Amino acid sequence: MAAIAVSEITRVFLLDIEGTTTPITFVKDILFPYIRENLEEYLSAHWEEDECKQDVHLLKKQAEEDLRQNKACPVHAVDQTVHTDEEKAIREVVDNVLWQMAADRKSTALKQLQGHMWRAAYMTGKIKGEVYQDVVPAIRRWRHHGLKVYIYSSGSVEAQKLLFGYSVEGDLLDLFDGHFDTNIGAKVESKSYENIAERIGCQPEEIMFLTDVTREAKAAEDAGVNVAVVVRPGNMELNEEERNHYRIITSFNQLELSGNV
Ligand SMILES: CSCCC(=O)C(=O)COP(=O)(O)O
Ligand SMILES: [Mg+2]
Repeated sequence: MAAIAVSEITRVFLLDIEGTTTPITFVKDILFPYIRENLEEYLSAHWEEDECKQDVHLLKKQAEEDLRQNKACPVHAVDQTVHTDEEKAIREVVDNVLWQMAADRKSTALKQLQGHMWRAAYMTGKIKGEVYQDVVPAIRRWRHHGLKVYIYSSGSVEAQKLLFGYSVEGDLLDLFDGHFDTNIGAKVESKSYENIAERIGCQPEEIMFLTDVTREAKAAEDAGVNVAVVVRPGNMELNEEERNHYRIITSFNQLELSGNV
């Protein structure tokens, strides 16, 4: 397990979740099936509540945007106001959400609804957030050295806080200085990393971003952020060019600090 030197100017670790702190299988085999299995019942139970109305409104806006961009989705779907038949309207939202999930879309609208649905599952102990065993000790070490640690995930900030707040290792929220989701911008866009640096109050070069997705790594790199690509069991395979280009780790323990902060 080769050590990777973390640049001396690094002040901040920015961490992806799925495939980096947390197994992809937790998201694909536990979180996402929970949504598919409970979606219709959840919408029926909460349809008249403000939070649910806002979620449906956001989905409708996203569907309109998809229509403008000619994406082949069930877009006629999610207008709460034009349907008198509530069951039909709910069915159409279900179709839209399932379509987005089948395409593994990271839209803010989808992620917001998912976060709200997972809340009850975490709070009742039905679901506990999984975290790789090297993650918590490494973050504690970094914090001990005075580094700041932030999360940047496509999952909504609320969903992130649930995952770490109700984790298999207990409440881990104290480990983080803050959370970012796609409200700051998409993870595959360079500008998002500039926005994050500005929000934290540091230079992009002072951030080290850990992710399993090379499109995200490239966007961060283009913004001047340091990156390492995380290879975990079940993550997407890297091609030869990616393996040659990126610093690669299989565990956070490989990251070696020297003289940081
Ligand atoms: C943190 S909530 C569950 C994960 C999720 O919905 C997701 O899209 C994960 O994306 P990431 O950016 O963490 O790879
Ligand atoms: Mg990821």
